[in-house]
Amino acid sequence: MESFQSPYGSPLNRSQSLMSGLEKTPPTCTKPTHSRSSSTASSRHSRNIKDWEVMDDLQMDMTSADILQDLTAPGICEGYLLKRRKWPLKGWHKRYFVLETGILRYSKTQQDIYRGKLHGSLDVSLAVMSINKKSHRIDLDAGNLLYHIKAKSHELFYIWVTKLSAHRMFKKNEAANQQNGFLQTVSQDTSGTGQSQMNDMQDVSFHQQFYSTSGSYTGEVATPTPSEFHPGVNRKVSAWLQQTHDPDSCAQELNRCQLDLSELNRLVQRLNVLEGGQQAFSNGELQRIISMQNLSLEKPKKSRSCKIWGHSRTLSRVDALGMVRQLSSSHLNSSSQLGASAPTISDYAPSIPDYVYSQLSPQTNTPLEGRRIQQEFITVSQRVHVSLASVHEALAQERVRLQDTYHQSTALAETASGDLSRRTPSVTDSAAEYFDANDDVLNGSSSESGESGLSDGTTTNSEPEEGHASATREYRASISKAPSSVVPKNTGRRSALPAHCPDNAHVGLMQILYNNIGKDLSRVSMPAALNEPVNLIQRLCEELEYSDLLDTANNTQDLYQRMVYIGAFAVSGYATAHYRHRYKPFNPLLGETYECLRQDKGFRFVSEQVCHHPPISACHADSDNFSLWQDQRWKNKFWGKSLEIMPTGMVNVTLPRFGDHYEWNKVVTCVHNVLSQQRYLEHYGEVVIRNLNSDACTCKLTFVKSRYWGSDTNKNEVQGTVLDQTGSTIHRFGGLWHEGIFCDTFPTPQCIWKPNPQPKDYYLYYGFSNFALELNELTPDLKPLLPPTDSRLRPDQRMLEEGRVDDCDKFKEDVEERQRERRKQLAKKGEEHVPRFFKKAVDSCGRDVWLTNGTYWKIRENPGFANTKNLELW
Ligand SMILES: CC(C)CCC[C@@H](C)[C@H]1CC[C@H]2[C@@H]3CC=C4C[C@@H](O)CC[C@]4(C)[C@H]3CC[C@]12C
Repeated sequence: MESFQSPYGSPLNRSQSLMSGLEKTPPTCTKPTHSRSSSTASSRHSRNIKDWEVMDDLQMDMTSADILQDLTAPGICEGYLLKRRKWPLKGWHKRYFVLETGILRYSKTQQDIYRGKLHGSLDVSLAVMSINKKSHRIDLDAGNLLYHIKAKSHELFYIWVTKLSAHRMFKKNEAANQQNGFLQTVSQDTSGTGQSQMNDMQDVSFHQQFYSTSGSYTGEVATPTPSEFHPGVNRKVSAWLQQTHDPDSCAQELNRCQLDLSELNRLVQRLNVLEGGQQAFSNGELQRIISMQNLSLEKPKKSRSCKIWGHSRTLSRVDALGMVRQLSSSHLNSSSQLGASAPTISDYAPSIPDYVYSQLSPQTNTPLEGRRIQQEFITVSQRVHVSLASVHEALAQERVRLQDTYHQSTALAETASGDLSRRTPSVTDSAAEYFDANDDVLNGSSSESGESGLSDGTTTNSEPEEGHASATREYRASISKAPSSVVPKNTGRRSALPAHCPDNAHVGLMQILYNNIGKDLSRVSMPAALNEPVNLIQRLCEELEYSDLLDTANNTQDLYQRMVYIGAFAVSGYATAHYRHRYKPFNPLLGETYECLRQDKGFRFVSEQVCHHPPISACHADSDNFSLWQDQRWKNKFWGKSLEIMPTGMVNVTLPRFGDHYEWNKVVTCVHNVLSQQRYLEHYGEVVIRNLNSDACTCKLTFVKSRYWGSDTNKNEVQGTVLDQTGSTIHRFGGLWHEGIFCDTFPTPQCIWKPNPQPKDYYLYYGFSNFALELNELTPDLKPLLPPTDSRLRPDQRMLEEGRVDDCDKFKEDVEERQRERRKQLAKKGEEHVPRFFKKAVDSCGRDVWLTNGTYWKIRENPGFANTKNLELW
C-alpha cells in the first residue's frame, strides 16, 4: 500500500483530536452532495433553506455482505465546536465534543469530559442530520434532543460531517446486524418447536423496537408461528429488510400528505369565504389547527424550556410559514399585541412562537389576502407533489430491487447450469428499464422542489432551467428513435478481455475510505479486486471515444452549430460513467505514459503522469480536424456515503479550419452509495465552453442534479444552450448524458450524438465499452514501438486483465514500493522529477497547464524508444 502523506497532515484514523484544526484547505465544494427530499429538511434554523441538505440515511442500502464486513467502529473524533445556546438565549458557545461508537457527548471543556462532567449526549444514529456547507453548520435532530452545532472552519466541518456519517452508519449497521442475527437465528430454527426463536429476548425486543411502528414486520417476525420459519424464505426476508429503506418513511410521507391535503381543503374554503366576505375560522377551528401542528396558543414565557419551542421537530419553518400566513389571515382576537408586518424569509430568525405571536394581532382583510392564500395553496400543493413523488420513488426502488433479486436468482440458476453468457442484470439495467416505463410520471416536474421548502440541496448551477424538463422528455423520445451507430465488425481489435472481472463485493471499502479521509483517491492504493484494468491516463483517452463530433465541428461552417457539436462532445465523454461504478482505474505511476494511435478515427493520443503531488495526468491528441489537450487533476470529498470528485483542469480543443480555441471546465462527479453494491455515478454542475479566439458564441451546459433521492426518473439530464455575443439563445439542445443529445433548433432538428451500444457481456468486462476494451490491447506489432513506460506494459494491470487478481495484488505492492524508493532517491539528491513529453506553462488566466513538448511521436519514429534511455518503472 502506498503511504502517502495526507494533505491534511496525517491521515485521520482511529483516534483523532480536531482541536488544533487542520492545515490544508480542501477545494471549496462546488456542489452539495445528494440530498433527500424530506420534510425533516426544514428542521433547521437558517435564513436560507436552500443551503441546507439532509444527509441520506445510511443504514439500509448496503448489501448483507457490506453490513457483515464493516463492523469496525470508526475512529473517535473529538474537539471544540460551537453549540447553539438553548432557547431563549441566542448565540453560540464553545463546547468540547467527543464522538465515539455512534454516541456524541459534550461538555464545557475537554477536562470536564474526562472528569465525567457531561452536559449531554446523543445517539447520532437516531438523529436526522442536516448540514449547511456554507455556514459550516450541522443540525442533529433526534426528536427529543436537537443539537445545532457549528464548526469553525471548512476543514473541521468537513471532517465532522464525515465522521458523524461514519458513526451513524456504524451504529445503524450494528443494529441491522443484530437484527440480522436475530432473523438468522429465527430462520435457522426449523425444528418446528419455535422454542429457540424466543430465546433471545434482547433480540426480540430489539426487533420490536426497530420496527415498532411497522405492524407488518413486527407482526410477522416477533410472534412467529412455526410454519413461518421456512429457512430460505426467512433468510431472504432478512436480507431484504437489511436493504430496505426505513419502512416507515413511506407511511410518514403519506401522513404528511394527508395533513397537507386537509390544509389545502381549508385554503379552498378560506378562498370561498373570502369571496363571500366572511370570517374563515372560528377560534375553535384555529385551536385545532394549531394543536395539530403542535403549536401552543400560550404566549411563550422567557423561561420556558427549549423542548417546546427550541426546535422544529413537528413544525418546520416552512410549515410555520404556512400556518403563520393562515393565522394572520384570520380575524382572531389574540392576547398578543405584537406588530404584524408581512412575513419574509429573513424574519425567521426569531423563534417560531415569537413569530407566530407577532402575527396573531387583529388584521383587516387586505386585497392582497386572496393572493397570499393562493400562493400558500401553491406551496402546499407543491409539497404534496414532492411527498408523493418521493413515495413513488421509494416504491420504484423497491420494485427495481425486487426485479433484481428475481433476476439474480434466475441468473444463479443459470450460472449453476454453466451458462455465463446470460449475465445477471445489474441494478442499473433494471433501473433503466424502469426509467423507460415511467417516463411520463415525473418528468416535467423539474423545478418545483425549490419553492416547496423541501430542500433538494441543489445549488443554482446544477438546477434545471424552467421549461427544459418537458423538452428533455421530447429529446429522449427523439433520441430513442434515432438510429444507433452500428459497431463495425472485424476491426481486427478485440471485443472481449481475456478474463471476466472479479467479484469485489467482499472487499471492505469502509475502512479504506475512512482511513483515507482527506486524501486524494488517486493516491490511495486499494486491493486489486477493486481495480479495473485501465488506468487514469488511459481513461483520459476514453474521453475521445466520440471524436467524430470534433471532426464534424471542424466541418461545420455555422459557428453556432459548430458550438453545438463541441457541446455534445463535452457531454459524450461522460457517457461511459453510466456503466463504470464498480471498479476504480489504476493510479498511474509518475512518468507512466500511454499512447493511442487510431488511424480509423484519424487521431493519435499521448498521455503522461506528470506530477505526483498533486497527481496530475496530462494528455494531448492530434488529428487533421482538431487538437485536444487537458491536464487532469481532481480532488475528492468523501461524505460518508458518497464521494464527490472535483476535477480542476480545463479541456482545450482547437479546430484548424476556423482557428477556434475552445476551453471548458469539467463538472463534479459523485459516486453515490460508494460503500455499497448499489453504487452509481452522477455528474452535476455547469460547464461553460468559450472560444478563446472569439467571443461571438459561448455554450452553457447544465448537468442537472437528480431532484429526488434515489430517483431513477430524472437522472442524468443535461441541458445546453448556445448563446451569441449578446447572450441571446441561438440553439437549445439536451438529453441525457448516457442516452444522447438532441437539438431541436437546428434547421432540421436532429440527434447530435448517441452513445454506441454496449458490447455483449459488458457487465462481465467491467462495464467497458468497445472503445474501452481496446485501450489496453497489446498487439505484437505494437509492442516493439512502445516506450517501456507505456501502461500496456505494466505487469500488474495486465495480470488483472488476465484474471490473476492475487498476482496483481502482489506485483502492485512491489511497483508502488519501487515508486516510493525512486521518490526518496530523487529527494535525497534534491532533484525533481521532470516529465518527458509535457512541459509546464501558464495559461492566459494564470493557471498552471501542462502542454505537449512535441517530442513523443518524433522519438517514436526516430530513433525509436528502443534506442533511447527510458525510465524503468516496473
Ligand atoms: C472504491 C471504488 C471501487 C469505487 C469506484 C470509484 C470510481 C467509480 C471512481 C474512482 C475514480 C473516478 C474517476 C476520477 C476522475 C474522473 C475525471 C472526471 O472528469 C470524470 C469522472 C472521472 C473519470 C471519475 C469517474 C469515477 C471514478 C472512476
